[in-house]
Amino acid sequence: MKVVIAGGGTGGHLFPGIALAEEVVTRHPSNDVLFVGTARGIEARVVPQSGFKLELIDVTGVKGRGLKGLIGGLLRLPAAVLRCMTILREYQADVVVGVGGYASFPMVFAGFLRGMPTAIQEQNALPGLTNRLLGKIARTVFISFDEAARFFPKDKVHNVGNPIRKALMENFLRPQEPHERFRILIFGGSQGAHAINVAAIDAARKLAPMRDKLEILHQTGAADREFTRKGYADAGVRAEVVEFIDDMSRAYATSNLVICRSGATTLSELTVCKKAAILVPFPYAADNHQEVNARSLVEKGAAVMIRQPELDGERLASEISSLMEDPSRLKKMERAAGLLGRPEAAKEIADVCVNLVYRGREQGAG
Ligand SMILES: CC(=O)N[C@H]1[C@@H](OP(=O)(O)OP(=O)(O)OC[C@H]2O[C@@H](n3ccc(=O)[nH]c3=O)[C@H](O)[C@@H]2O)O[C@H](CO)[C@@H](O)[C@@H]1O
Repeated sequence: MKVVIAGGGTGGHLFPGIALAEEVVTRHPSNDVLFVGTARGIEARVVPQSGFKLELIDVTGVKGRGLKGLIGGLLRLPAAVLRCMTILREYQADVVVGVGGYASFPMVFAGFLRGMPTAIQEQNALPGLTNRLLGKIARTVFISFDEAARFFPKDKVHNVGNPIRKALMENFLRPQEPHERFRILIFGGSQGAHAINVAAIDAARKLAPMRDKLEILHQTGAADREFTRKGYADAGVRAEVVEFIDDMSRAYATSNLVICRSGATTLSELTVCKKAAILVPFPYAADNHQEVNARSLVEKGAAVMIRQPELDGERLASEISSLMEDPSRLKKMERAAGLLGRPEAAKEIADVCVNLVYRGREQGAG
């Protein structure tokens, strides 16, 4: 089976695609995956690093870019669709899966025009406009939250959860490594979060009396690394500060508490890795979907939410210290998170793709 996985831009769209690709290629030596993305997206770096093939297409977003951006984006679209049709023909793809992000639209549309099996994978509780549109033409829609089902035709929807990368799945099987200090993993989605960085440093100053019991791994994104590193050094709190964490498996495995945004892929990882979390939804995400995502964990007792307007060092430090001092509450949150985990998502999506391909071949033969 030859699978085209289209989309990316940010980690939240790309990493479920990588997880699906890992599942597809381990199933049979003749299986193959081709990623299609854009040069500006995270896929340009991560896909080759992960050992998969990548084709780049020229396409941009149309939403929130002003009139000029809208016209430019729309004008690029026909050429992008034609290019995608050529890629599908030359690669002899059997199925297209769109994971969201700019390349997803022209590729799923091209698959539809070629009459091939197509699917989209929506990570969020509230789907974006592009996936709502693609849901009308794709043969199958994979979702991860019940709330997303109402946006798509009922007979196409499979709620299987977000696929999680293999390294993280292995982490799920691995017992927590014992360590002396309370370890906090702080990250702001795939790009870092300034508001979290600022609040974390302020919280570190307030937590200084507990500094001997504390250890932090903090991903800042490109802009804030130096300022965050200095903030921890001034507060005297032990912290490893990095722009991006390549080994998220280790980062989760070695943490007692996670502080992060509530991007859908992150939340799926927290639940599969059974991690207690303090979630700070990104308030400017389309339709405030990160808060909707976060609520699904908070309502089940798996996480605490701090909305960004209420986020400051004081509040963050108080949530951290209350969790540090209450291991049984932390355990309960971990268990609640674990109950929400969907470790089979990649397998289930691959199964459905196999069915789509065989059904397509039978129809072609019949
Ligand atoms: C601002 C915005 O609209 N963000 C969206 C974007 O977020 P974003 O791309 O930030 O996505 P997520 O938080 O869902 O996922 C981040 C991914 O990056 C990985 N990671 C993160 C940091 C790091 O240093 N290393 C690393 O590998 C995480 O393990 C995870 O796999 O896509 C998500 C999935 O559609 C949406 O839910 C988010 O709302």
